[in-house]
Amino acid sequence: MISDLFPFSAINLQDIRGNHPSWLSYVAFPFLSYFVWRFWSFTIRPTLRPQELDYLPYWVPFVGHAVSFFNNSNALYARGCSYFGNSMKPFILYVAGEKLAVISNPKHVHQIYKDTSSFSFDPFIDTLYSGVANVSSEGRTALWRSPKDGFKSLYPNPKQKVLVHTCSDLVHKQLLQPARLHDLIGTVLYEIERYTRWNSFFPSTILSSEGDARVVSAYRWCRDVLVDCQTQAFFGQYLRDIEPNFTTLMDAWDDNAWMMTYQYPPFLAKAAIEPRDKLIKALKQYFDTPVDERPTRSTVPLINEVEAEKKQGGLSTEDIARTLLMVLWGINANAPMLAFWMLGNLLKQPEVIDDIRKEIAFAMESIDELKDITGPTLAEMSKSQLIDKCPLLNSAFNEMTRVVSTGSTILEVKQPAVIDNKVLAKGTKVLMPQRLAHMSKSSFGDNADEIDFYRFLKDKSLERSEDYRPFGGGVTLCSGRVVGRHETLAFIAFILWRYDIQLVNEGAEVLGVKGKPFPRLDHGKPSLGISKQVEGDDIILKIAERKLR
Ligand code: HEM
Repeated sequence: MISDLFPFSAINLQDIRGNHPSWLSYVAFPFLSYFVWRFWSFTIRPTLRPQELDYLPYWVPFVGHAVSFFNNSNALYARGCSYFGNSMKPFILYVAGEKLAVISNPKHVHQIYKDTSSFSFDPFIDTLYSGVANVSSEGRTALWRSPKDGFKSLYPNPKQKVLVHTCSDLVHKQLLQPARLHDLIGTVLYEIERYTRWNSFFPSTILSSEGDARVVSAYRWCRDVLVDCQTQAFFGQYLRDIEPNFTTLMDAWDDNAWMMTYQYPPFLAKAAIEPRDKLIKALKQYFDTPVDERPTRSTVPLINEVEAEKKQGGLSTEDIARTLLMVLWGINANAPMLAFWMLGNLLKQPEVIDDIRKEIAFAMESIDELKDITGPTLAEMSKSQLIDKCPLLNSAFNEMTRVVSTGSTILEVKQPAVIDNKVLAKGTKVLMPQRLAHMSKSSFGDNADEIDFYRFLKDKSLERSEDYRPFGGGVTLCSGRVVGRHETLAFIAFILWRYDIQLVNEGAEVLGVKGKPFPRLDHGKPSLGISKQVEGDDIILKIAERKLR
């Protein structure tokens, strides 16, 4: 019966004598139902005691399912917002049968970040380890054991933390404790300084060369230098010796990892599984070699400490390799992409590059004059000059993070919590996307959708805006935000200082390499923060050494 399919529609309207109503009722009934629903949902219900959050009319779950076809939080969010006119009200979507509360109002986001007893990131760490890294079930049990289950940390553990959390404390110690952070910055910058020299380019960066000119892929330049230098800083040369293609494998994994997060069957996810398994093999070989027998070691203690803590917690070297790949993926994902977008967009505004070159001249000339370049000197120079005395460079960094951040914080409700007078039920997943907040005209002005590299220079308070959160917040606030800024700024400063760089635009050809259209942000895949470009997009550059004197 057609009326069974449409139980609430006008088709069901028959009076008790079986007479069909007039045509007017067919038109009036849906309208009437709509207004009753609106009156109930938006006028009466909000005045009652907090209800479970559910703002959407009955047809939205169907749309939600259809939209989930795109499998993309940004697309979902954009559609949700177009429905609500971006009302800043939380709303629920159903994605693959799961409830997802989308939160955009900065006040609600702030409230959720602070409420660590109601919202947890742990279910996602677990999903990452099980569904993406494929950690063994014994390994997963070990990762979530607390002292009362028999876990004994190598460090004092008064809060009775589980192994996952004692390891993330070690990450925070490395990335936030001033002395350790200074060492790390020095180690990474030492590598970046070296690998941005003309004679030290990674071969994979160069597409063509002749005489004094080279044509390079901007994407590979940023990736090769920043991923390699950071991995090198954490693991030392030995990992590079085991797997010389570590950077390209990491890139292939990063490009295709979404196949794992969307739980594609293995035969469809080969492009992700193959690089992942090669990386795990290399990491396993690294951890299978006793620390004292590794020919070269890392200069920062983080990896050795996490390795020892995980061994102590009962993890096999294979599971240590699997979990550390996830850490390495997270810490390498954002700085190279940020450098890529920053370089490409700066090249479209050469007058900004001129201003930046003037600003960095003192720091760069001082480094050029050094007889012996060391990590600590570079860390000091970066702090006192690039960070403290180059406001335009920093404004450009902030503006770029504002415009190209497409990540979302995703948490799970541990215990019912009230947001905007609505109850979020236990188990609901909460999604807080960055991009819409970053495009807010009320916070960033009418030209919020344009790139203005001077924006954060003109208004210093923007960096503290509630709508500006390129590093997430709460328990997942990026602990690499300081080192990330140092390494991105140093990379950009070195290459702008050392090279004349020209965009090879679409339609042009230099040294046999064709230019490409400017890359597009990839809204179709999940993002760990800074957006990737649509696969295959790139910025082709012609470079030559600058004549400085
Ligand atoms: C410079 C560009 C960077 C940006 C824009 C960035 C952005 C982010 C964002 C948005 C998150 C939070 C994700 C969420 O809420 O779920 C995050 C988390 C994290 N990031 Fe970054 N990140 C950057 C660089 C780095 C670097 C260089 C490192 C390490 C060397 C790093 C280490 C981490 C870690 C460990 C987390 C997990 C949260 C924590 O426990 O600290 N990030 N990052």
